[in-house]
Amino acid sequence: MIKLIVKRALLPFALMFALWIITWHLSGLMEYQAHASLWFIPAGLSFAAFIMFRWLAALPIFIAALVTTFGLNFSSNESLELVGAITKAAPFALVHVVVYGIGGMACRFFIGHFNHLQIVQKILTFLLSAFITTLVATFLSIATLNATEMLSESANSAIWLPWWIGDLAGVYILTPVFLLLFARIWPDAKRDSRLFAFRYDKSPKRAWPPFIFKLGVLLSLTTMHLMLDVWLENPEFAYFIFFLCIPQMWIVFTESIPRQCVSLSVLAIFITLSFQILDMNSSAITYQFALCVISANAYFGMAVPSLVTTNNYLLKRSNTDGLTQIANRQHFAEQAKQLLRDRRNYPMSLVLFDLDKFKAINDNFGHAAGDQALVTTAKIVQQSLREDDLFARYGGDEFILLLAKENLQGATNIVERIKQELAEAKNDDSQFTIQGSFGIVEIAPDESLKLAIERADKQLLKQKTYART
Ligand SMILES: Nc1nc2c(ncn2[C@@H]2O[C@H](COP(=O)(O)OP(=O)(O)OP(=O)(O)O)[C@@H](O)[C@H]2O)c(=O)[nH]1
Repeated sequence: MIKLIVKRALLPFALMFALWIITWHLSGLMEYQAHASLWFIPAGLSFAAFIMFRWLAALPIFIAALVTTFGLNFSSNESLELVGAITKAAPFALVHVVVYGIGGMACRFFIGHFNHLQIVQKILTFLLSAFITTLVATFLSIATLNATEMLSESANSAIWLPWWIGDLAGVYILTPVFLLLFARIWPDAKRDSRLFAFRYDKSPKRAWPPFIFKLGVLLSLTTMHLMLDVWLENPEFAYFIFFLCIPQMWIVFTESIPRQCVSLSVLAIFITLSFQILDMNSSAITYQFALCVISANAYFGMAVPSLVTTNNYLLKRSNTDGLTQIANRQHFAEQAKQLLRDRRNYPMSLVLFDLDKFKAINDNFGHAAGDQALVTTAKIVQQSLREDDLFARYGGDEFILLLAKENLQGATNIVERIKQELAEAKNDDSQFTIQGSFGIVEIAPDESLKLAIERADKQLLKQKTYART
């Protein structure tokens, strides 16, 4: 029990508190005017913490916000006594916790209502809830600072926009990163972060060098842009930063989700550092908006590879027979028609076959044994085929084969081999053998698939009649 409390409550508590204090100081370094950082990191942390740990995150974040605001008051106003400083800091910390708490948990609640395929809806929910949360938090925080005389009302109109956009950039860029981080540290809580769209799609393992190269391209273009911006001294040039959407989308479409998040964070850190070094404060708001737009765009982009994966999965399912895992009749027809269209001057044969007395296998040994016989048949036939050949379950206990580059004699030889292997196949209890009747035809030049199947079916019927008698 104690171990569980430490693991589930105290560790997240301590980490949240420490991270909040550290990131608050880091954001202070990015401040380009009072109360406005290029992007405010603790906002992203708070939002992620409330999504992941719900109300459990409230206390550490409240204390961290209290300590930092208190420290700020105390250091800027030496005459202020302790109680006064706390009284001034507490409302501000409370506003932060309540607004981010409600926003983060509402985001988690709504995201939980979408299934894993509704990734676009999940992302929209995240973007919208972050937008509203940061806006409300900005106005209420400014009002609190006004009320506690930490900010003069005359400064409000100049401050609210950079404050809000800085907070929004912090949430858009870093909430997914913190969620991924928390999910790594607390695998138990991973389930919660999976509610979040970005955990849904398992990306395949990818090599590091191409990612480093793409990141290099992104950062080189950013450097070029920033240098030109400083050199040209034209404030409108800053808008070119929005073109960074393109290399960022390249990373989004080709790299795993954690790497996409990392590249966004690296881009934001890089812009911030360059900003300080090159002293570019005049166009800060443009860059803040750019960070928000690039990251929001990237999250929407994340849905594309995920939807492609889902699409491929559904396509495979719609083409495959569920039991035997070979092609189904419809997929066979599509592929066979294509093969016949592309046919050159080589022979082609069609084989339609049906298992003998299959109903008796079902009746005497059960449906599971019947299923197994179908699976075994599919496996055996597949092993006898070449890459160009087509094979499908035609329905029930019937299968169809299109043998590319085989004339009637060649097809007959293949069928003999299959018959032999089927007869030798061991079913579970060796209680029955698998036998089939085969209709074999060589497809005449210009003959349609339909006609060839009709001829093969007639051959099959003949064989059946022969087998029965
Ligand atoms: N176990 C199992 N049985 C199936 C499946 N699909 C169809 N069947 C059964 O396969 C049987 C096919 O019957 P038929 O082709 O009429 O009969 P048969 O016993 O093979 O007779 P002949 O073809 O004349 O030798 C039916 O009893 C179906 O219920 C399946 O996916 N699994």
